[in-house]
Amino acid sequence: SPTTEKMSRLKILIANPTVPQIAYKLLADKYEVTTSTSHDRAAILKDVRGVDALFWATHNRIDKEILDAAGPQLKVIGTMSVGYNHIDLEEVKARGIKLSNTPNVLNGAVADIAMLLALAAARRYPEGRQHIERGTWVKEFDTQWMLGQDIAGSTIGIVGLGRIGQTIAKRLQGFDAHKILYTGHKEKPQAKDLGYEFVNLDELARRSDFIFLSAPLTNETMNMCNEAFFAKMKKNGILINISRGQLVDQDALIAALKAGRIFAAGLDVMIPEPLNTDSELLKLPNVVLTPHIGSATGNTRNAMAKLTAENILAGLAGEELISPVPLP
Ligand SMILES: O=C(O)[C@H](O)CO
Repeated sequence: SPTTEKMSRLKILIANPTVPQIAYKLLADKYEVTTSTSHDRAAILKDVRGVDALFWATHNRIDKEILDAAGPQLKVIGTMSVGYNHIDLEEVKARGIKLSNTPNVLNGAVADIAMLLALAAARRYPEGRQHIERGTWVKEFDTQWMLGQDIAGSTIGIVGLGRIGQTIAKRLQGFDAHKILYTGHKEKPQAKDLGYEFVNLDELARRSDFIFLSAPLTNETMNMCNEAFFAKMKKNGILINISRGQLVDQDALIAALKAGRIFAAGLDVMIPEPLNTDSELLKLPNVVLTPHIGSATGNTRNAMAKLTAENILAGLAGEELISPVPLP
């Protein structure tokens, strides 16, 4: 039919050769799909010319340069990530392009990494492992050796009680946390029902034993954990960041950890990524690091790829996106 013929001429670029196969299958069924040879910016700039839809799966910026290289026919962009701070939303909006992200499908995997970091930081995992490796494991039963912190009975502070923040809170309740505080734009009725307390950032810093950062990176959240914030935290306080490194003034965090101002930190995100191998963060025994792998499980990455492809299909068909990014 003429419709099929027209559809089949629309082009899609999958701008990363490592994207799960399911995405290619879904898209190539209806459209002409190219996969870029690499997810380097230079390769994408070449491959993106003339495409109608763009499947994005890198932390490279989507900006005027990329959009210009693609051309005015570009209609839909799907980013295979929940975060979209790497995208110039104003440029996207000005061109009438539809944009989707991948909320919800990664909540569990990211909340799991948050728990891994919280438990490892609270129980001094890097330090304990070092003692084993270095032969400094205290042989006698010293009742005061390697003491950590309990989650049970603790006060939790969640910065950004969105989809991921709520999933973290649920897991912490399973660990018998005593109280859940949260901060954000406004109080959430469903959180009130669960007994979570809405507080401002200062109060959250002062009262929490564990602080989880699960807010997106925006102008408002950039550097929100700075020297003043760490000065307010409890001495036994633990900071967990699964969002974006830029929420934290990393030098101020390092200073607070070194001075024993706070107990520990667990970071899945940091500055820069990849982290410099000579970073101070790697030298501190009270820092747990994972290399931005919050959503890195097979099932979750498949679900993210599928959702991105489905959004692109909806967008190209002129339908509502399943998970649109709100444009400014
Ligand atoms: O935003 C996300 O989904 C993760 O950080 C991976 O990009």
